[in-house]
Amino acid sequence: MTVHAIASPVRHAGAMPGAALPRNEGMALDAAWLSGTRVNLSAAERRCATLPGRRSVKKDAQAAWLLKAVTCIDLTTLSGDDTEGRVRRLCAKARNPVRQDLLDAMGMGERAIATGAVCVYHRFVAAAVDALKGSGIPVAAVSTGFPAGLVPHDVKLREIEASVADGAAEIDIVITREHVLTGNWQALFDEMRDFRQACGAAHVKAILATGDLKTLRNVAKASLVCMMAGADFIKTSTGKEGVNATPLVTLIMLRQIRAYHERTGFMVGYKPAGGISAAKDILTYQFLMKEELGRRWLEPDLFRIGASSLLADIERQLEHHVTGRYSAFNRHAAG
Ligand SMILES: O=C[C@H](O)COP(=O)(O)O
Repeated sequence: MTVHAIASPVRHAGAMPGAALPRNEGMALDAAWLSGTRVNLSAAERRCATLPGRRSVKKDAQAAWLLKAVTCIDLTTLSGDDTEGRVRRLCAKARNPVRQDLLDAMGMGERAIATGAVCVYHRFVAAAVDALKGSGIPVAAVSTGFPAGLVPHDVKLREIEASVADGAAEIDIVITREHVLTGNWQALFDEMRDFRQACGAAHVKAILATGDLKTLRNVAKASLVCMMAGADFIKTSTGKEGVNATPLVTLIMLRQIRAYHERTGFMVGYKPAGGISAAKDILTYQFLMKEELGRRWLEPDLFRIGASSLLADIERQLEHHVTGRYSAFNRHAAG
């Protein structure tokens, strides 16, 4: 069987290919745009309800989509009991996320497939950078008092700078939810601008923590403000909120990315994160990306998936695709 990658070629993971796309420079805060932002909830729900069955792909096509998803995973460990040893094992998995015999069987043995990034707390950035040396796989650091984001502003900036100094190429910041809940868009814009500046050349992903924002209208406005302030990516969740990534919230955020692109010409990336652990679920997100934003947004410089356990299920599905059998989860220990 031969799987034709839906991307050609499958990009070896590496720093965001900034050369290909101009970075989002942001714009002035546009209050009129924000106040005119509305969400049609029933239309959005209807749109999402059509997704699961309608566009299911099977067999070789499904394997190709799943392999593509692997290259977009920010392989993550964000636990209180993380250790350097765990992070180094995760980095080894990021270099070789799919077993070679499975890739060979799919005719993909020659492709250099790796995950999009490895995502860790600041403490482990230096170890991850060391473990990934020579691979081109970037290290992403969660920052700014992740997950609650309630440490002092200057401490947040120092945390960003420390992770960049240790070699993080991507910084996943958390916004101050209170700014959204009180409608203080100027404060959200200002903090996001500061975060972007502290990141320097490192790309910044703005985690909205959508499960904390109460309304989809707030999600839409927070998405716009973060993009206006220069976010390279907008990301749903920390993985620690009561509700994390969902197709509905994804639809709302993608529509803002589309509107921002139409207005400014900048292409901002999207990262669903938290609770995404089943291969079939990631197909839904990929279809949404393609249908709402277009084919270009399926590449790792514009699409990342924040997940700690998705890779194990993708590998399991690929094994089933190749052998016709499912293996136990404990055969795919990492990721
Ligand atoms: O950003 C990534 C998330 O924290 C991962 O969440 P998860 O452990 O539910 O996959």
